[in-house]
Amino acid sequence: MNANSKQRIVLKVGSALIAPERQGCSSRYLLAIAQFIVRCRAKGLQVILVSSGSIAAGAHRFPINARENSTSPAALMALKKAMAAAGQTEMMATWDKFFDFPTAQILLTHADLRDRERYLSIRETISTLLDHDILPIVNENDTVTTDALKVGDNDNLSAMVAAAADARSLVICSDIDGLFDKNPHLNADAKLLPEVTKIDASIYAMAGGSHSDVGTGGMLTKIQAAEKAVSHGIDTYIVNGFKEASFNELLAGKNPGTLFRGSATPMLERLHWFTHTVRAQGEVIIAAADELHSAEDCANLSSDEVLDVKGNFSEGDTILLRSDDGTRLAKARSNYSSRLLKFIAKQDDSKLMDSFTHERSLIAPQDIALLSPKANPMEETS
Ligand SMILES: Nc1ncnc2c1ncn2[C@@H]1O[C@H](COP(=O)(O)OP(=O)(O)O)[C@@H](O)[C@H]1O
Ligand SMILES: N[C@@H](CCC(=O)OP(=O)(O)O)C(=O)O
Repeated sequence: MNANSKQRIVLKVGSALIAPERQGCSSRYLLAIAQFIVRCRAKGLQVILVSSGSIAAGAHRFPINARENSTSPAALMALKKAMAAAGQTEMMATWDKFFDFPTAQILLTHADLRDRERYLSIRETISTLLDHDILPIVNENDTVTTDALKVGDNDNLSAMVAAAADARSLVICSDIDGLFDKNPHLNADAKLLPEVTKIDASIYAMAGGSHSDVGTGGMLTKIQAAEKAVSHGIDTYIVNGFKEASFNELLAGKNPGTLFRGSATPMLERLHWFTHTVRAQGEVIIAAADELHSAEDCANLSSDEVLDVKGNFSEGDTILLRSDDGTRLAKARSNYSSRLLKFIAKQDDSKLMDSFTHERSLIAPQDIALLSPKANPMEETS
């Protein structure tokens, strides 16, 4: 990492580092991380911290039998939300006491990030805090989220925040040295990958889930995060946050774990946000998919090319365009609701339909992202 007054770094810290025993927050690992933050700032870097751990930190406020009695997924979710509310203040207070500069809490949901107006507002707030030397500490607002509203894991959240902040680097501090070619907790011969130059299906195939009871997502969500970040030109590291040496090496410009190098040709800001932060609410299956080569082809989609419409969405919602063999083609905004599109798709009279859609194209032209075939197995409509 090079020191440059305008460069920004996002540091993501996993739950196992914050509350290793689920007995409240511990400074055991946080001291080295806090020193790293201080030293980065001394070098002129602007630091944003994405901190997990509110649920792990809040767990000890609830008796063991509250967890044991929460047998249904809904009851467990309600308990976790309460733990997050109790643990968030403890976590913020713990971070705060390491620093002699102010910190600021930012709690986000996916609903905030996918809304363009709110997203731009978040960008502005982060910049204003950094310009005043305040350390933003970001977490998902677990207390208010539902499945439809949440990002779901702080690896992906940290990549969205890094993109929003135009960061140069993203450092994901985990409980393991980096990405191995297979899960090292299950395979003694697993090997560490020092650098990943291309994130494809073979890289996703290496990733297993979390083995700890405090982590969320395991390596899968870290690779998803890296994919988001590198396409924004952000160098992404997965490092072992248990080891103080990881931070010394980063400060010395070395790679202590796995590096995913940021793309030399980053996507434009709005296109990146639309591709990697906004999610699709439905799908439209189209014919003649091989003729779809550009955003303009998508914008000119005609009614007789629509074969099927899946899910319920409203006018202006984001949809995934797929070919009839299931290949992902593009993400786009629909100018029509799913109901109306279904009606259009069923009509045989294409002339009538073309006159119907003449005034307003099926696809809104300003937000169209062509997609590569699916590498990420978890990427679905949501
Ligand atoms: N290929 C892999 N390489 C490294 N770790 C892996 C791999 N597959 C699965 N894992 C698991 O991912 C864990 C790290 O993710 P997670 O438990 O979610 O931690 P965090 O709280 O840091 O996000 C590792 O400890 C390991 O158990
Ligand atoms: N937002 C949650 C953490 C979610 C999460 O991704 O956790 P982790 O895998 O430990 O980074 C919390 O504060 O407990």
